Amino acid sequence: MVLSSGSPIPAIRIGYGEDAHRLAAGHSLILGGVAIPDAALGTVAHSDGDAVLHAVADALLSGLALGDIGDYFPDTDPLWAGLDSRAIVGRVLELVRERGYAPSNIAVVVTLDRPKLGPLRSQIARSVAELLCLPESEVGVSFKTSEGLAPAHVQTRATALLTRIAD
Ligand SMILES: Nc1ccn([C@@H]2O[C@H](COP(=O)(O)O)[C@@H](O)[C@H]2O)c(=O)n1
Ligand SMILES: C[C@@]1(CO)OP(=O)(O)OP(=O)(O)OC[C@H]1O
Repeated sequence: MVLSSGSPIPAIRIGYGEDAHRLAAGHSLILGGVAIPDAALGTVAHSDGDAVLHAVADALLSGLALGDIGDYFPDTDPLWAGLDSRAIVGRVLELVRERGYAPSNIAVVVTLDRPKLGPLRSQIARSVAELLCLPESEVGVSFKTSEGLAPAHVQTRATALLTRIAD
C-alpha cells in the first residue's frame, strides 16, 4: 500500500501529547483513570480533569495527524462537563483503529509536587494499559516534581508508538 504521494504507508508512527491543569482544593485528582487518595488539591477542568488520559489521547491523535481532543470534546460543550476521560480514550482508540493502527507502547511523564505517586505507578500503568488493550509492560509512567516551581499545577506529557495492523 502507498500514499497518494507514492510513499509507502508507514508501519509505525509516533505521537506526542501534553496537558496541564490548575490544581485547587475541593476538586478530585484523577490520573490515568485512577482516583488519587489523600490529594489535598485536585484538577480544575471542564471534564474530570484526568491530565494523564488527556495527554495520552492527544499523543494517539497526533500520531495520525487527527487533531486534538478539543476537536472531538470541546470544553465549551456542556455535554462534556464532568466527562469521564476514559470515554475520550475509548473514542480516540476507535479512531486510531479505523485508520488501521493500534498503540504498541506508551510513555507518560507526570509533573506534580504532591502527593507522591510512586506507590501508585503500577496501578496507573495498569489502568492506562487496560484502556488501550495493552499489557502493563507497554505503559511506562514517570513522575517528576516541579521542585516547588508549580505547586498548584499538574503537567503531563505522553508519547505513543502506533503500529499498522491493517491495510
Ligand atoms: N508526585 C511525585 C513526584 C515525584 N515522585 C518521585 O520522586 C522522585 C524524585 O522526583 P524529582 O522530581 O525530585 O526528580 C522520583 O523518583 C519520582 O518518581 C513521586 O513519586 N511522585
Ligand atoms: C477534556 C476537555 C473537554 O471536557 O476539557 P478539560 O477537562 O478542560 O481538559 P483539556 O485538557 O483542557 O482538554 C479539552 C477538552 O477536550
